Amino acid sequence: NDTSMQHRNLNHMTREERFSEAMRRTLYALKVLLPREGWTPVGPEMKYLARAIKEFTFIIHAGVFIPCIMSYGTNEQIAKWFPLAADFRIIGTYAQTELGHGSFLRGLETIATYDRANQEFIINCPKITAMKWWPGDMGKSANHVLLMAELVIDGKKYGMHGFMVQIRDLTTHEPLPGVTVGDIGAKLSFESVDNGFLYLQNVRIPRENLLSKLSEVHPDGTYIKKGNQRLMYGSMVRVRVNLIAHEIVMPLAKACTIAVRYSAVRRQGLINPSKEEVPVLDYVAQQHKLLPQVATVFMAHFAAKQLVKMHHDYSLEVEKGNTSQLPELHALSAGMKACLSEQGAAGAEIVRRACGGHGYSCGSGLPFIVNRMLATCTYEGENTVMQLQCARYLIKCADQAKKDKLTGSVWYLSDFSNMSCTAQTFGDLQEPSVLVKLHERRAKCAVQHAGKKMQNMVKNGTPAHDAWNMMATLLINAARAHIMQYVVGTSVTYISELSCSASLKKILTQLCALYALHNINSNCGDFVKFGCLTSAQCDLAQEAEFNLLKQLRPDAVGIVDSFDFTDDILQSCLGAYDGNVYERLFEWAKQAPMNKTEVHQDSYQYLQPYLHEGRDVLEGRGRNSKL
Ligand SMILES: CCCCC/C=C\C/C=C\C/C=C\C/C=C\C/C=C\CC/C=C/C(=O)SCCNC(=O)CCNC(=O)[C@H](O)C(C)(C)COP(=O)(O)OP(=O)(O)OC[C@H]1O[C@@H](n2cnc3c(N)ncnc32)[C@H](O)[C@@H]1OP(=O)(O)O
Ligand SMILES: Cc1cc2nc3c(=O)[nH]c(=O)nc-3n(C[C@H](O)[C@H](O)[C@H](O)COP(=O)(O)OP(=O)(O)OC[C@H]3O[C@@H](n4cnc5c(N)ncnc54)[C@H](O)[C@@H]3O)c2cc1C
Repeated sequence: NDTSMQHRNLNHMTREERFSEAMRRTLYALKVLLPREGWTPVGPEMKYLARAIKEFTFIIHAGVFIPCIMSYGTNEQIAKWFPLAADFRIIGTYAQTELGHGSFLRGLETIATYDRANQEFIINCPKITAMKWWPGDMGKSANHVLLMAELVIDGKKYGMHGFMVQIRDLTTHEPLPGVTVGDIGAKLSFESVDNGFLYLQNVRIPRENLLSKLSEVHPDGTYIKKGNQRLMYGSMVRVRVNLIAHEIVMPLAKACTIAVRYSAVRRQGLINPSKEEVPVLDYVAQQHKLLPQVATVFMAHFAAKQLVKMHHDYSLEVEKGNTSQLPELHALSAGMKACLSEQGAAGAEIVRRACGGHGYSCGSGLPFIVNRMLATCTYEGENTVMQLQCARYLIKCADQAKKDKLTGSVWYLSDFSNMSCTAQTFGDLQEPSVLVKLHERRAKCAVQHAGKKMQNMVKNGTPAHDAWNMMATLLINAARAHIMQYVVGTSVTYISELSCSASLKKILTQLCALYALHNINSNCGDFVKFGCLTSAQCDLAQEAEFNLLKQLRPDAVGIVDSFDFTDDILQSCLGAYDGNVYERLFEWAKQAPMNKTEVHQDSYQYLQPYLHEGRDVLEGRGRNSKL
C-alpha cells in the first residue's frame, strides 16, 4: 500500500527510465523493508521481494556478489566486505563471462599476474575477447566486481580465482584508471538491468584482494591450495539452486495466473451450437495448454524445495570439510536448472499464446515474463552445457551401478527389480507409485542406452571424446529423463508427507499426476522404445491426462488464485483479480505515450502533403496523381 512501491507503467517507459525506476524502488525497498540488523530479509519482506523481484535491480549484487564473498572470502575478508555490501555502501557484481568465453571457463583470458615486489596483482584483459561481458549491474551501477581471472605467478598458470576489484571511484562514481566500463545495450529482457562490459588494462590490486578461502598467495609468491578447488565453482551451484524458485517457478506461476483468469473471462465461439459463447477455458484444447503448466509450477516448486534443502545440508558438510556430496549436487543443480528453465520458458510461451491477440500485448504482462524466462536457459550455465554436465555424472554412476548399490538421486540406476508396467485402465496410470516407477525405468534405460552406444563406438575404435560428442543428443535426453524422474519422485513424496486437508491433497495429487502424464505423453517414444509402456498403455496414458483436465477444470481459477499475486505485482490487464479485462486494456492503451496528443505531430508532418492532395481530389480540385 506504499505508493512509493506501486509499479509504474513500465511498458510506456524508455529503457533508461526503467533502469532509474528499478534503482529507486530497490533502494527504497531496502531502506523500508529490510531489518537493519542484518541483510537477509525474512518473512513477509522476503516473500514480497521474491514476488516483486522483476522490478528490482542489484539482483546480482544480492543474489551472487554477496554470497560469493561468503563462499570465497576468509573470515577477515568477509568481515571487511560483507557489511559494506549488505548495506549497499559498495555495489558489486560477479564478473566471470567474457566476450569470447562464457561456457568454457578454462578458456577465460583475463589474467591476474602477481607482482612480488609490490605485493600486488596486475589485472589485464590481453585482447578484446578477454573483456568481461554480460555481468548484471556492471555497466553503470557497480563500483566493485568479483573478478574471475587466471592467476599467474612467475609465468605459471594456477587456474580461475576470484579477486575483489574496485572499478569506480566511491565519491564521483567515475571509472578508475585502467578501467573501461559501460552498458552492453538493449537485450531481449532485463530492461532495467545494466548488464555491462569491462576492459581492464594494468589495474593493480593489493595481494589481500585475492579471495583466499580456498587458496592463497604468500608475500613471496608462494601459492597455497587450501581446499577442494571445485568449490571455486560453488557460487554457480548456489545460484542455479536459488534461481529455480525466483526465476522459473515464480514467473511461470504469474503467467499461469494471468492466462487461466483470462481464459475464464474470455468468451469466444460455441461448443454446443444451441448454447451461448463459452469461456475459452471450457475448450479441452485450452485446458491442455494451460493446466499442465499450472502443474509444472507446483512440481518445480516442490522439487526446488528439496534441492534447496540438499544444498543447505551440503553447505553444512562443506563447513566440516566434507565435499563428498558435491558431484551429486553439481549434477542435480545443473540438470534441474537446465530442464526446468527449458520447461518453464516453453510453458510461459504456451500460456501466452493461449491468450490470443491480447497475449501479444504488453498490457497482458505476458511478453515481459516470457522474454525474461528465456534468459534462464542461457545464464548461470547454458542449458546444453549443463545437461551434458549432468549426463557426465549419470554415465559415471551407471558404470558404478554394475558393482555397487547406489544411493541419492541416482539410486534407481542400480535397481534391477522388475519394473514392467501392469496398468490395465487409465485410472491405474493416475496412481503416483506407477508414475514414479515409469519415470525411473525410462531414466535408467535412457542413461544405459546412451552409455551402451558410446561403449560400442569406443570398442570399434572411435576415440572416447568423439563418441561423447556424437552421442550428445542421447546424453541430453538421459539428463532430461533423470531430472523428470527426480521431479516426479520428490513431488510424490512431498505431497504424501504434506499435512493438509484431504481436498487440498487430492488437488495436489491430481496436479502431480497431470504433470507426470503430460511428460509421458510428450515423450511416449521413449516410454515405448524402452519397453516401459505398450502402445495400448500409451492410449490409456492419454485418456488419463484428458480425464485429469476434466477433473481439474472446475478448480482451475481457485488453484491460480492460491498463488496470491496482487494486481500490482502481476501488472496485467488480462490477469487482474476483478476480471475487467476490456476496460483495463482500453485504459492501459490510452496511457500510451503515442496517445498523448490526438494528432501525432511527427507522423502528420510526413503525411500532410499526401493527405492534402487526397483532400483536393475528393473535393474535386487537383489531378488524381499516382503516388
Ligand atoms: C536487492 C533486492 C533485490 C531482491 C533480492 C531478492 C532475492 C535475491 C536473491 C536470490 C536471487 C536468486 C537468483 C537470482 C539469480 C539470477 C537471476 C538474474 C541474473 C542471472 C545472473 C547470471 C549470472 C551468470 O551467468 S554467472 C556465469 C555463469 N557461467 C557458467 O555457469 C559457466 C558454465 N561453465 C562451467 O561451469 C564449466 O566451464 C564447465 C562446463 C562445468 C566445464 O568446466 P571444466 O573445468 O572444463 O570441467 P569439466 O572438465 O567439464 O569437469 C571437471 C570436473 O569438475 C566437475 N565440475 C564442473 N563444474 C562443477 C561445479 N560447478 N561444481 C562441482 N564440480 C564441478 C565436473 O563434474 C568434473 O568432475 P569429474 O571429473 O569428477 O567428472
Ligand atoms: C541475462 C543474462 C545475464 C547474465 N549475467 C551474467 C553475470 O552476472 N555474470 C556473468 O559472468 N555472466 C553473466 N551472463 C553470461 C552467461 O553466463 C553466459 O552467456 C552463459 O554462460 C553462456 O555462455 P556463452 O554466452 O559463452 O554461450 P556459448 O557457450 O558460446 O554457447 C553458444 C552455443 O554453443 C553451445 N556449446 C557451448 N559449449 C558446448 C559444449 N561443450 N557442448 C555442446 N554445446 C556447447 C551452447 O549449447 C550454445 O548453443 C549473463 C547472460 C545473460 C543472457
